[in-house]
Amino acid sequence: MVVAKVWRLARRPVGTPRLEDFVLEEEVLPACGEGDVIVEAVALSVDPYMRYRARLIPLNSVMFGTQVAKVIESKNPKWPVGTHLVHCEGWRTHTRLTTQDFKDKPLFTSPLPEMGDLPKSLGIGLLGMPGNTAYFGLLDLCKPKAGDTVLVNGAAGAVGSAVVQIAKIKGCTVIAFAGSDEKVAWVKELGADHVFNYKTTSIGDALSKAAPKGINIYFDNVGGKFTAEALHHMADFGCVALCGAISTYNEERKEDVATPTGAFKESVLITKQLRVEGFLIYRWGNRWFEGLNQIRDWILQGKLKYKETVVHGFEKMPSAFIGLFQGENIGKAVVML
Ligand SMILES: NC(=O)C1=CN([C@@H]2O[C@H](COP(=O)(O)OP(=O)(O)OC[C@H]3O[C@@H](n4cnc5c(N)ncnc54)[C@H](OP(=O)(O)O)[C@@H]3O)[C@@H](O)[C@H]2O)C=CC1
Ligand SMILES: CCCCCC(=O)/C=C/[C@@H]1[C@@H](C/C=C\CCCC(=O)O)[C@@H](O)C[C@H]1O
Repeated sequence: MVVAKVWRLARRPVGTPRLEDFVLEEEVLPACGEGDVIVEAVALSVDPYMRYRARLIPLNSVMFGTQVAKVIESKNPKWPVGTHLVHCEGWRTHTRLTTQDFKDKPLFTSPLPEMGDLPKSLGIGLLGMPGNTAYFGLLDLCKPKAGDTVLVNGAAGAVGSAVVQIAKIKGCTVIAFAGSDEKVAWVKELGADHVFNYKTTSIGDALSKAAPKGINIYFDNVGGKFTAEALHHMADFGCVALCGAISTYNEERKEDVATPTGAFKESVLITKQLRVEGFLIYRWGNRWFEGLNQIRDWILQGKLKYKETVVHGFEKMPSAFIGLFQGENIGKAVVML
């Protein structure tokens, strides 16, 4: 019999999530039936979108999320004991996956890419959903050309740090923003041309100096006031890729009402004839391993670097998650068991 530890959403977070919004419980897993496996978590992801999901999932359900896990019991010849996979059954130490799970969620219940000597935790980071978010969000949606000026915020994070580097691989000039001097130093090491601490720098002044001819591509991870300012610095016919808006996730607002920060100014969008496109990475589910294979090649060629902010212990899931909103992570935030 396998007993899983799970984190459930005990209360709807109000503003920034708090530890008391989550409760740790145990769950006895049913034995494997034909085609089932039981997996043990190796590395669990905490991601900003979980704050958005916490508004939607039923109270007391297990928090949504992805993890790298190892098969410890198997009645499925495709998944023998000892193999590793990525699944999206959330904040739990052990999970029983059925053949239906593998059928229903092919994108988020998939084999761990061949890692070689790379850490398996990359399967929830650069060699997983965040990495592909940067890859497809920048290359497919924005189609950068050599010489383009690319603006990226959240630039020391899992997605942002990959966008910085992929934009440099494509010959772009990169303007990056992050929330501490330590992060600024790292993003400079990644090759960004202009890097600013948005907490101590006027965004408008920085962009006027760094992009006097305007920004061709804005890869937005933050939204809100940052975006309200950044739009004024776009070059005509520029592209805005709305990846995320983490500055707004903790705002309390009535559903379907614009956030108080009100990022979008139609007059600017129209007069600059901007293309603004929101996206979710599972748009590219049918090309998942195209992105991951290219990213792995770039890592092995030394063209893509990564950092992980690792905390140890399943009991740390809520604090690691909350830390995202305090900027505690550099690179991908990971909880290792
Ligand atoms: N569209 C899609 O399919 C996907 C979208 N996303 C989105 O991409 C963005 C980045 O995600 P991810 O890389 O996983 O997270 P990160 O690894 O970047 O971690 C979050 C970071 O956001 C920054 N941040 C937190 N609060 C604020 C704030 N109020 N204002 C500005 N910056 C803030 C912090 O860095 P700092 O110190 O710089 O403030 C923090 O470290 C998120 O908006 C996320 O929702 C992610 C995956 C898929
Ligand atoms: C306003 C929320 C923006 C979230 C951006 C982001 O980080 C998306 C991440 C997705 C995530 C799906 C989460 C929310 C999408 C809303 C629709 C839904 O499916 O509930 C997860 O599936 C991995 C990333 O693709």
